[in-house]
Amino acid sequence: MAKGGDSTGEADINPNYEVTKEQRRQAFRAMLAYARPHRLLFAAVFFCAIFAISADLMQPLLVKIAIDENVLFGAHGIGQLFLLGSIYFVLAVVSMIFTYLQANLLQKAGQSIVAALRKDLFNHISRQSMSFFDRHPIGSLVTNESSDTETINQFFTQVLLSLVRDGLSLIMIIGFMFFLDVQLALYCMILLPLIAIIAIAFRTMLRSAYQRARTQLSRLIAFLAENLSGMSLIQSFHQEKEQVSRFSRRNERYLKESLREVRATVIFNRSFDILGNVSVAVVVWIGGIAVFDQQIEFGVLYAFISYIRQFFQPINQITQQWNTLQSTLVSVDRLWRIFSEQPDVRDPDPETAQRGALKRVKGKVDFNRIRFSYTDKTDVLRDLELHIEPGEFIGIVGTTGAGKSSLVNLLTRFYDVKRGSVEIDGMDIRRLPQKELHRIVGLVQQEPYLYSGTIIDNVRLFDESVTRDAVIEACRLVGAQPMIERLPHGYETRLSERGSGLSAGERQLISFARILVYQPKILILDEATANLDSHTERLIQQALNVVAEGRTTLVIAHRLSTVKHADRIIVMRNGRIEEEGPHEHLLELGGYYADLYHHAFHGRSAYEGVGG
Ligand SMILES: Nc1ncnc2c1ncn2[C@@H]1O[C@H](COP(=O)(O)OP(=O)(O)OP(=O)(O)O)[C@@H](O)[C@H]1O
Repeated sequence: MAKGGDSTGEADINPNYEVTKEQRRQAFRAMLAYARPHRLLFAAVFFCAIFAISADLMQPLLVKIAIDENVLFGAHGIGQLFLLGSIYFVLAVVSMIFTYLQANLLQKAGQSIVAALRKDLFNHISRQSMSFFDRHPIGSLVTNESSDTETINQFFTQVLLSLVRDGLSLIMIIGFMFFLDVQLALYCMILLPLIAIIAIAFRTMLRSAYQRARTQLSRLIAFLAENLSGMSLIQSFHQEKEQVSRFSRRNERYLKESLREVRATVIFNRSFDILGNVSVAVVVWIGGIAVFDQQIEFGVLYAFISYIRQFFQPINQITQQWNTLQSTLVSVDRLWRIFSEQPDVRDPDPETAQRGALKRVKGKVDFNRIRFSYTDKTDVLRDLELHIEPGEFIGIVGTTGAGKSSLVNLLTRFYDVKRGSVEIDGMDIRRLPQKELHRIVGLVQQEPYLYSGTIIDNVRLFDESVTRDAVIEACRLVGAQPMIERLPHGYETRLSERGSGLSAGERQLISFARILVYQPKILILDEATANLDSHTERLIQQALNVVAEGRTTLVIAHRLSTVKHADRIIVMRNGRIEEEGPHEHLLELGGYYADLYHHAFHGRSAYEGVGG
């Protein structure tokens, strides 16, 4: 059986792996392609931002007019002051409305982009071959689907917004300053190099603090994902304390790095505040002298002070997006790596594909001198030759790691052979569309996977075209009906994730019913290794006889009793077929199978040396 998903995932989700500039550019381009369908929305956001900012920035100008033309000289009287006040109020309302619209439209665009991205990613992952899941631990794929896509949402809703809104504000503030007084504006521009120096100095610090925190978070998530799925094992070995302390260590490392990151951000922000206050003081000083010398009006000084205060806000906002931009780069890289993976097992070219096999297939199976390995290093199956007639019942036995699951995995094309071929009715399975192949070959896994949903949903795998009656009939035939009727809501009982409310035997019965619903011509059964009580074992055996009827059946047996009556038993050892034949014949041979059999039935467990 495939043994993927057991690494910690740290290597995979560590954001520090190398990515070339060209790869990053391609990845970014691919991501921006998701924004293209929403360009009208982005254009609307842009205009809303212009209106909102203009309304905001006009307010100090109004106050300047009020001070210079009314308050100081008493000209135009109360009437104009009232008018200016009203315009001020209208501008505030306009700014609020456009800011609201801008935020809404942007969220709509961002969320739509991410919804599309998530869907494509899920679709892409579901099309991958099993080797993909060997390489990518589940924890890291969950991170890809959830937080990486969310980070990209933040890129569109925060980083892009900030670049547009704050960039525009900055340009407009500078414009207004020069409009009011060129000399004072030039003095203020001296600040720009200072700001640049602070930003560059902190950039490196923030980036490394950010990356360290993110690496620790990824490790924490991977650890959590792995432990939650293996909780029963942890509890049965009483490893809770050890795992809690390992978790605490990771948690503390993450806490430490996050605090460091927060400290760096706070220092950075406060430096900007200090710079802002010093600038105000300088403007008051230089501007105050200019007012005394009557070179500028007092209102101009007031407006300048307002603008210089506002000047730092957008700069601060833009630089604060640095972290989000960093995480976007990491997320884009990771998503791009996943998107650029192609399934190892692919469908045949439409011209060479064998179609329509489903209707006429009889169920003959040939493994022709196959060689197979998961990694290129060691062969798991070597020059294996096996020919199975339609309707034959084949038992596969052998020690653990002998290659039994690997052999049947080749028939479902979870993996492809490295050499030789697997044929069904004389057709190389690589020439069959996978959709058709999976209707021809049905699989009941060692631990049948059940989804959260009703019993009905689980038998028909959410396929509405299969009627409720067909599901009930299938359950009746495999003998699952009494067990289902005992459940609180019968066929409508909702199973929890992985069917944890059912016993191993009950889960197997449900997966047998699936087989009857889908009627594959070839059936593979990886027998559960769990100890079943004799009643359940009998139920399973009867159900197996029902589903095997009229099908070519391959059963990986961990209990020799399951395959004692098989037409032929294949005994595997070290990736090869050691012996084959019916039970009696193999016993007479007095070889490896006979040894296994005697071990199993003379005081020792039937599993030992036989399969699990
Ligand atoms: N996904 C995988 N990646 C790498 N090696 C694997 C993978 N799955 C199995 N192997 C290796 O291939 C060999 C054959 O494994 P396989 O699962 O086919 O044996 P098996 O006879 O079915 O054993 P068991 O009865 O324990 O399930 C073993 O050495 C195993 O470690």
